Amino acid sequence: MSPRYMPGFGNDFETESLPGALPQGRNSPQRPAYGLYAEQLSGSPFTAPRGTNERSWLYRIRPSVKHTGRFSRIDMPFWKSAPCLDDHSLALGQLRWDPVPAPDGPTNFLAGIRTMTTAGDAIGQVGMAAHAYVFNQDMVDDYFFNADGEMLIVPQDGTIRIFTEMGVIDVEPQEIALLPRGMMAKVSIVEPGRDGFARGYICENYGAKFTLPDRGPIGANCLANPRDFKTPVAAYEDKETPCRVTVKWCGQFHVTEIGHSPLDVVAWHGNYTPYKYDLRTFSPVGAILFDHPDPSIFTVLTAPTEEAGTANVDFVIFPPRWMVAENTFRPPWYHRNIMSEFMGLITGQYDAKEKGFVPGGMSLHNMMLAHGPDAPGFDKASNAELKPVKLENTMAFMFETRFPQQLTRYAAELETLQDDYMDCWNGLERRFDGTPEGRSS
Ligand SMILES: O=C(O)Cc1cc(O)ccc1O
Ligand SMILES: [Fe+2]
Repeated sequence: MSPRYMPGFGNDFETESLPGALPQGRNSPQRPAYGLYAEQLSGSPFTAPRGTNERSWLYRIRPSVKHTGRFSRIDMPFWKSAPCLDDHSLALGQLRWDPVPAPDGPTNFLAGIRTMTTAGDAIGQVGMAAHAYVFNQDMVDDYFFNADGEMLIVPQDGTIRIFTEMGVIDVEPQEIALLPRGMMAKVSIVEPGRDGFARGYICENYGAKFTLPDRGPIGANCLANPRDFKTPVAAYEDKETPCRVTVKWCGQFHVTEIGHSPLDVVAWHGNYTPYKYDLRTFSPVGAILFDHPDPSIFTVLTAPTEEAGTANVDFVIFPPRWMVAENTFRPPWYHRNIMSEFMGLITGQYDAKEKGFVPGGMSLHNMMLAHGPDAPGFDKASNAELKPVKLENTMAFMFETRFPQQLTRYAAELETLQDDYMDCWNGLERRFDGTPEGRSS
């Protein structure tokens, strides 16, 4: 059965899967209906200002203290946390990868997470990590929560189901899902990708929560509209089988065994919730006469820092759109940036790269490292007839952070790292010859 959702971003939602399970007019009655336990989950300090204060009240079969027991440390060799200054020998440079290889044998979502870069400091609650995921096995009696940050999940191939404490989210390529910090969940496959694996990307955000960017002079509409964010209705498992809970906490992993499912929330209300969003509902705003705006115009979600306008991480997309600018070099300009750009391609082709950036692939253009269109892309855009053109069949994204991104050893040694990426700019010849026209290429 398809999950059901409620529209809105950051609303005060309420939902119950049994009639009367949700107390009205109070949070903590002496004896909640159905013998449920009342519990608060806080996503912000109790005293956060009203605009950023987030908490939900959960009414559950057992309180969460029963969902963990004694912990033992385990190793998750591919999931790294910042700071992770791995000593590997790769020199500084612009980097690009083909999709990560599928693992051998059955692998679930947690074991299928491969960290590509880390930035900031997970314990200091600043920065982020960029991961790829590739898995082929459902989490059945396996559950997890991540205390280190929220997880923005970007499927690239295959549809996955995220069964969270607060309800079920199905998410397919061109949609994203957000799992809040600390929220219990398990992940399974609804429809595998082309090679039998579910694939995608994750931004693990250690900092302040993702929120909608202000629109400034754009006004009250366009970009990501709040009603297109969908939060699941309450759903629960009532299951008494041996279960395993994995916890990511300060960059370390711990497991605990319990005798029942921790996804036992029958009703809830509040504004600290998971959600999904369809990137195809993003209404892009762009240049309608000339020039190429900064990519921030395509920000879907931003995780701010205390410094105004300086994001811990922005989630930016490059969706299908009309290109109409006159007398303009229409693809991204050549540039260097104080922020660090990790990119992925969900489908199609990206307009700055004619070749080599493939769906499921990744690129990293780190702090102040120059980049821009490859030579064939430059040639094409410099000579194109500038009639209105629709960029179709494309969906790229960027995790852009104020912190330099450190490569993991896994990423540096990955067999799909393209050692010839920098050659994509080889054909950019000198065109200056002292005449106003320049040398034509
Ligand atoms: O580097 C990239 O391809 C991402 C990007 C796109 C764009 O349109 C402007 C700047 C930018 O960093
Ligand atoms: Fe860039």
